[in-house]
Amino acid sequence: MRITMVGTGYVGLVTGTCFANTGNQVTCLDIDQSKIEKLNNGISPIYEPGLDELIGRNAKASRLHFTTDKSAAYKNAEIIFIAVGTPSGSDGRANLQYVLAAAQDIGDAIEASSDTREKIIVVKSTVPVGTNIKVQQAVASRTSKTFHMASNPEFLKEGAAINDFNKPDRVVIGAHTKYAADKMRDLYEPFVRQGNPIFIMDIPSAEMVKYASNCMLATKISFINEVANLCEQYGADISEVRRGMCSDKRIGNQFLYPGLGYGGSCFPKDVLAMISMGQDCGHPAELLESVHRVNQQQRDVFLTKLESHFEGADWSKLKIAVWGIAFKPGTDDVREAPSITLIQKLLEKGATVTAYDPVAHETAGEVLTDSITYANNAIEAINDADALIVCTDWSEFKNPEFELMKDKMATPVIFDGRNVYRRSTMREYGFVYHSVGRAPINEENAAV
Ligand SMILES: NC(=O)c1ccc[n+]([C@@H]2O[C@H](COP(=O)([O-])OP(=O)(O)OC[C@H]3O[C@@H](n4cnc5c(N)ncnc54)[C@H](O)[C@@H]3O)[C@@H](O)[C@H]2O)c1
Ligand SMILES: O=c1ccn([C@@H]2O[C@H](COP(=O)(O)OP(=O)(O)O[C@H]3O[C@H](CO)[C@@H](O)[C@H](O)[C@H]3O)[C@@H](O)[C@H]2O)c(=O)[nH]1
Repeated sequence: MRITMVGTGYVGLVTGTCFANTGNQVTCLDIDQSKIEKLNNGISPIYEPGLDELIGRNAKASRLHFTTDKSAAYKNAEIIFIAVGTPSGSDGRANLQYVLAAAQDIGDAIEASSDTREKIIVVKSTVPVGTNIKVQQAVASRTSKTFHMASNPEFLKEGAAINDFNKPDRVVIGAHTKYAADKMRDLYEPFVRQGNPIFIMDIPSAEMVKYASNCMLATKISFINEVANLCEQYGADISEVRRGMCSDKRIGNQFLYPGLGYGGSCFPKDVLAMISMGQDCGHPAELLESVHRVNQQQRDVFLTKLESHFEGADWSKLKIAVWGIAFKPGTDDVREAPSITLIQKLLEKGATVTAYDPVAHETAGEVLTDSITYANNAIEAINDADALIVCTDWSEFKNPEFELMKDKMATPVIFDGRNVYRRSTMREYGFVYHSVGRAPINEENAAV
């Protein structure tokens, strides 16, 4: 099939490349000239494990193309995917300006094209229920030719995007014509060979599946963070509580790791968008309002631990090391990363911050305008540090040389925002240790 992918970001690039890899002719279109230039020079603009190699292989086989030329991109497309961003507006509502601008471009291209094949316009971006109708209207305002609409929300996770796309738990397709449903089913057939389902449903339901799924996962995270905070107050250990809870199959063990709260480009904005959907129809989403609030507070809860530890200290003399800037391991994405909020607060207090992330220094530099130092490796970052904060649970932070760390640091203090380390190990090596939902190890209880 001939596919055009509009938007070459984390979703569009992975999706387009994986469709090319099953033999389709894919053109990825973006308005960002620098992204397309990089891609045409064989460089991926994002870090995603395995993506560079897959792009290279499919581009070489002339199945995957990158362009900023709209008319060329749309000319012969049978299926046009809209995969542009839908960031939160200032009121929390999903900002649809990029989706609707793309829809108008598509309408113009369909009108100008002499290609008589029927076209399907698929909204892959995460959009509030009712958006497909707005897209349909925006396209129809530019062309009198007929076209089909479909909704096809995406569930991939950054850092595991290729595997998630190639082996999805499910594919969700919203379509109102048999032509669109059949074509979309054919397109996804190679990805559901292991019996994973394709669900074909009405468009509003497909749009809602995406928000409901992300909000459910975000709810689990806020729930476990709330329990973790209570554990600290009552002397329980969230790691033990988690083990005890999660062995109940009805509860399960995924997305119940406590930490600094969820970040990234999806959960925060999608929870806000769902809250707005509730407000707009007069049914406030009270549970989700709490999920959001708990998530925002979680970073402050952690910062309070630092403030208590350094109470009375002169912050301008403190050197703080940060391990991990990306919002999760396996990606260079720092959108809504808890590390960014924490670093900004430390800088406001006057501390000197040295950070290390395996891949996210460049993306962090675009957001953190205040000066921090980026270290070349994890050990360099902690040199002479008064404390280390672990913000992202990258594998390389899991088994560091603790003896060496103690030698390098000015004082052996770790604030572990991801519960990466065992308390017993921290006690063995003599660290002052603060984590999430577990009692701290400090001077008073170090020998217990
Ligand atoms: N990032 C994820 O893991 C993920 C997963 C599932 C769903 N989603 C959803 O997918 C959508 C895209 O997310 P993303 O993270 O890939 O966004 P992104 O910001 O990484 O990429 C969006 C791209 O669209 C381009 N663009 C904007 N307007 C355009 C236009 N008119 N024509 C061509 N290109 C245009 C931008 O230049 C940018 O490169 C969002 O709705 C998001 O919620 C994201
Ligand atoms: O037990 C957990 C699991 C995750 N997180 C945090 O939650 C955030 C999101 O993590 P994850 O879901 O792994 O990453 P995303 O790439 O944002 O993926 C989510 O958002 C995408 C965009 O909508 C969806 O497609 C995916 O299905 C959905 O998992 C990160 O900050 C994680 O650190 C926790 O704090 N505890």
